[in-house]
Amino acid sequence: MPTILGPNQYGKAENRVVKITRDGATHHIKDLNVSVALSGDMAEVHYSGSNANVLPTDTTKNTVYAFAKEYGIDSAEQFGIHLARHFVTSQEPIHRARVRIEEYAWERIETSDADSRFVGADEAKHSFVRTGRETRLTQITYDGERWEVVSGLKDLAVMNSTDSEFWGYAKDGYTTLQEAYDRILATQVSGRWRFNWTDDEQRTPDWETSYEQTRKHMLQAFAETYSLSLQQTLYQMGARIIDHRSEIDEVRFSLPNKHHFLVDLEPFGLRNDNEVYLAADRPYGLIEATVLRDGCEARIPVDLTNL
Ligand SMILES: O=c1[nH]c(=O)c2[nH]c(=O)[nH]c2[nH]1
Repeated sequence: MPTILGPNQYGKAENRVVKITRDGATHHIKDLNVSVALSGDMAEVHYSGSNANVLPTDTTKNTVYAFAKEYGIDSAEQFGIHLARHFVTSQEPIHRARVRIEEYAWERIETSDADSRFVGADEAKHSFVRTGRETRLTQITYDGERWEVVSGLKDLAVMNSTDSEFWGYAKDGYTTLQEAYDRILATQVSGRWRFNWTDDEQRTPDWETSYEQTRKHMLQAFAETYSLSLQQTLYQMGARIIDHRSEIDEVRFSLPNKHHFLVDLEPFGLRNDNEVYLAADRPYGLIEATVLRDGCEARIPVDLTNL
């Protein structure tokens, strides 16, 4: 049976790089997990084992660390763009690079003492605590002509303890769900947003500001939407981002509906006045949708676990 090689890519995954920038005694941290996937003229290594076109994955790893020193890490996006450009433009057989980065947030430890080791009165200059915040994400893809920058986040847990209803839904013989006029709405946001950035237009956003503002608009929309369904809330979250951030054309969310069930306390002679809930972990409703700037194309993959 003749066979041929299908799609393939290779590179070093999960390069953990921590970059300390020393501004005198005040230090700054960037903590990234960088995965590089390269593709191009790689048939021969699969067919015959000739490694002539193969830049070793070990070199890919070394480049990540060397670039952290040589160019610094202003933002995950800028760092990923730099790496992707390097692999595609420096190695003729490499036609496409995809760089995925996760970023973990650290914040300064607050201190009670004011002395020279501290920034201001109460922030340590070189002592940090990893925040319980979400994981920030970015993916940069470059094929020598086109760039695609998709950033986002995962594991951002949010809850509204009121202003959420769910009723008026379709019912059939298997429907048992009671209509809810005041329920908890909770989810763990996984979101991705695609930038309209291209290298030639010199319209490069400040990636750090863009992330903080996008996150802020998303959270404000979650908090401020009186929700009739998680679907409606999702749309508002996406629309708020598109309305406020001109650098973003597409937003996709995957939102697990983290169900909170009122516990029946009647057997104990107690009235549960919307106070005591069982937080169920599974199964969960899974609400997923893309919100687009009018006229733009949906390009973020439907399944966010693939991004
Ligand atoms: O916001 C919701 N959307 C649904 O589609 C749904 N389905 C369900 O059982 N509960 C909910 N809640």
